[in-house]
Amino acid sequence: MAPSVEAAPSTAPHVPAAGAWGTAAPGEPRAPVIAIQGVTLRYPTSRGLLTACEDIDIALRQHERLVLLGPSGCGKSSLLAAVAGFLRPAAGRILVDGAPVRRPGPDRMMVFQEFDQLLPWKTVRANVAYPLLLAGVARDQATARADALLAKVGLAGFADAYPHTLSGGMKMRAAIARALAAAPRVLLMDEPFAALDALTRRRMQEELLLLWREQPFSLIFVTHSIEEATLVGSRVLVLSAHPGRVRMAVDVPPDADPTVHALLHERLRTLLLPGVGHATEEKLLHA
Ligand SMILES: Nc1ncnc2c1ncn2[C@@H]1O[C@H](COP(=O)(O)OP(=O)(O)OP(=O)(O)O)[C@@H](O)[C@H]1O
Repeated sequence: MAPSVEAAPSTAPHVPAAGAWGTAAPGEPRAPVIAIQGVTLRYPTSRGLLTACEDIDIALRQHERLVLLGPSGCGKSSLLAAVAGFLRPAAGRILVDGAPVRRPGPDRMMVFQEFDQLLPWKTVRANVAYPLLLAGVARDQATARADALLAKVGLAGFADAYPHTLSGGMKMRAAIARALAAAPRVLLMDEPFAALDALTRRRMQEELLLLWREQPFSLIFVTHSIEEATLVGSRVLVLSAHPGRVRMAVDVPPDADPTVHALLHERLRTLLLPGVGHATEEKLLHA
């Protein structure tokens, strides 16, 4: 459970210990890393307030890979934006390690679908080192860490290249390296692989899991793809259609074989069918 006393905002630069991606320091609360409590998100529009999602409760545990899956417009991206600090909840609150989110911070790094999320006038190495320099890390340390990250994502030979010379998959690898360089408490990924061709997408999913296995981090990952959800996630939250509410959580066993994945896909597909109500969910829960 989240602490009831609100701690100071967690926006201070979080300078990572080498190799520590999103791990809690000794004495830090172990769980949840992110607590989304009774959150409703609304946008002002010309026709009044539009509710993107409603009364959302999510607790992200340390090193969990949480996938948000739901129909278009159910508020998945809005939820990520709120966790990142770009959008203030109309109701409820979002805590990082018990401290309320008030603004964006390096403890919550975001990776988007767009290929052009790197700074085009900086080399790949400078892009990856940039958040560390912003956090006050010395240049030589930041460069060393950037190089280590680039090696991990297979871009060691492209550190001096400029983003426009990279393929879509390479740009995505660089964006992931940049996000992980700052050792965020949570990595937020908004359909990161949706614009890639099928083969590259599959490779990127595997590579993300390899990175996680090598050095676990806490992840919230948004996708439309059921297959991607069970491959990437350790837990899949299914949201209902607009305005989104959490419909069900499905755990993915770490050692799930193709048969288990196929069963999970079937269950998730049923849950995502329009018009599936709570009675059906109850049946599915007890199936
Ligand atoms: N800046 C905005 N102003 C007004 N309405 C918005 C804004 N951003 C999103 N919305 C609306 O909020 C709702 C949720 O949008 P959001 O993008 O969060 O959903 P989503 O589940 O991520 O959708 P998709 O899967 O299609 O990306 C939608 O009805 C959308 O039109």
